[in-house]
Amino acid sequence: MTTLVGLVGWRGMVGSVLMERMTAESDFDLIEPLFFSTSNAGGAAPAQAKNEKTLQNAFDIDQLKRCDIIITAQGGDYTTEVYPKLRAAGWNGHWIDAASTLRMADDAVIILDPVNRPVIDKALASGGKNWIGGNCTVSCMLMGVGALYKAGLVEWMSTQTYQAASGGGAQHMRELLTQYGTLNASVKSLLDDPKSAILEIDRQVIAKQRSLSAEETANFGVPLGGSLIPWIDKDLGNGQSKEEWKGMAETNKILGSGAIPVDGFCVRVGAMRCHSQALTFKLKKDVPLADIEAMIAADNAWVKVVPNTREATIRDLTPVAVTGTMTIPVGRLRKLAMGPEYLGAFTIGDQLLWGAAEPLRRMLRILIER
Ligand SMILES: NC(=O)C1=CN([C@@H]2O[C@H](COP(=O)(O)OP(=O)(O)OC[C@H]3O[C@@H](n4cnc5c(N)ncnc54)[C@H](OP(=O)(O)O)[C@@H]3O)[C@@H](O)[C@H]2O)C=CC1
Ligand SMILES: N[C@@H](CC(=O)OP(=O)(O)O)C(=O)O
Repeated sequence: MTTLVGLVGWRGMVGSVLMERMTAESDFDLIEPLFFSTSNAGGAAPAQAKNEKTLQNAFDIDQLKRCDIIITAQGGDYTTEVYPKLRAAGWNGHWIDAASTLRMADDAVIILDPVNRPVIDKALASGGKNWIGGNCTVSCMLMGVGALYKAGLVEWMSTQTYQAASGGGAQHMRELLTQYGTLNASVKSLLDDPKSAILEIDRQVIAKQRSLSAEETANFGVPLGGSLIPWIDKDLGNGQSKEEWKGMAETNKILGSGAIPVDGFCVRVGAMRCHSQALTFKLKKDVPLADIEAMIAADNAWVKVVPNTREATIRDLTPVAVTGTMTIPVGRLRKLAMGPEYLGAFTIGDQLLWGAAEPLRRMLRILIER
């Protein structure tokens, strides 16, 4: 019998990337999809629908209960509202979720199978049913440098992130681009004149940035175009942002490891949908750089070691090069001045692919192919 898979959140930004990937990988050939909506129940399901061509109400527990597997990218509020009711109603299916709500629950596994397939398999063997996608920054980082953790080489790691607007959602991407446009328009005539003074352009740009309306900064709260914001997610009250807290909590949970210290600063920058990170490792021992490069390169099919040269770096290690691809480049690999156990690296990932959608569809495949 074909597995009935409920899809919730399929038309959102993460959901649309998920649909594209599932279509590209022919996942729909293996399942009977049942599409849900929070806003358009009774409407037409997307082209991937087979027998069930009408959108179901995403709050209808009886319809949800029909599914063997539910995969949701609808968001944390939806999970908070629906998941407990569904389990309370006796549903015993598999719940695959992009939202962070259930991530740290004892009965949930953070899924990133190229990195933690043994953790997933162990949970499956003991009846696990909750499979939650990790934080995008953490997932992209581990896809790149997971080999060092698997080899037990990491004493600690510090991260400095450069996170894209997409991490906040579609409206944040629009706001960033609108701000860039506004800034450009404010100095267009000066830019068109090659003899105009750059400091006058700069003066007018900063004046415009500082006078953007509340509407023009509604999503980020402050200007991001031509600036950066060194705080992402909630304030935990101890000097750390929630995004920074996730670095250590989720890395260790994904790996099923002890408490390897991971900490640093998470910064929003004016990139569109790729999260970049500069990493500093303290390794447990001095390992030759060539061995480290080989280890990272051999870890999975998507990681790519970028030679630590200017030419290769500016060509292959940028959000522009990586966006829309499954490749996770790792470059700038070098031993740091602090000593031979200190390793520097820089890595980038498309936060809507490996950072959100891809681990979900891969978990679906694991479930239906076992
Ligand atoms: N953005 C990110 O980087 C990441 C997000 N996540 C998780 O995924 C969740 C969803 O994020 P994201 O995809 O960015 O959210 P979106 O806002 O793009 O989509 C969420 C839902 O909003 C509804 N919606 C309302 N208006 C529109 C519209 N004009 N176009 C499309 N959908 C619309 C849809 O529900 P309906 O069809 O029922 O109306 C859709 O499923 C997040 O809350 C988070 O939990 C996880 C990792 C990364
Ligand atoms: N917080 C991430 C995006 C995200 O959705 O993260 P999480 O899945 O951990 O809530 C960012 O803003 O870049």
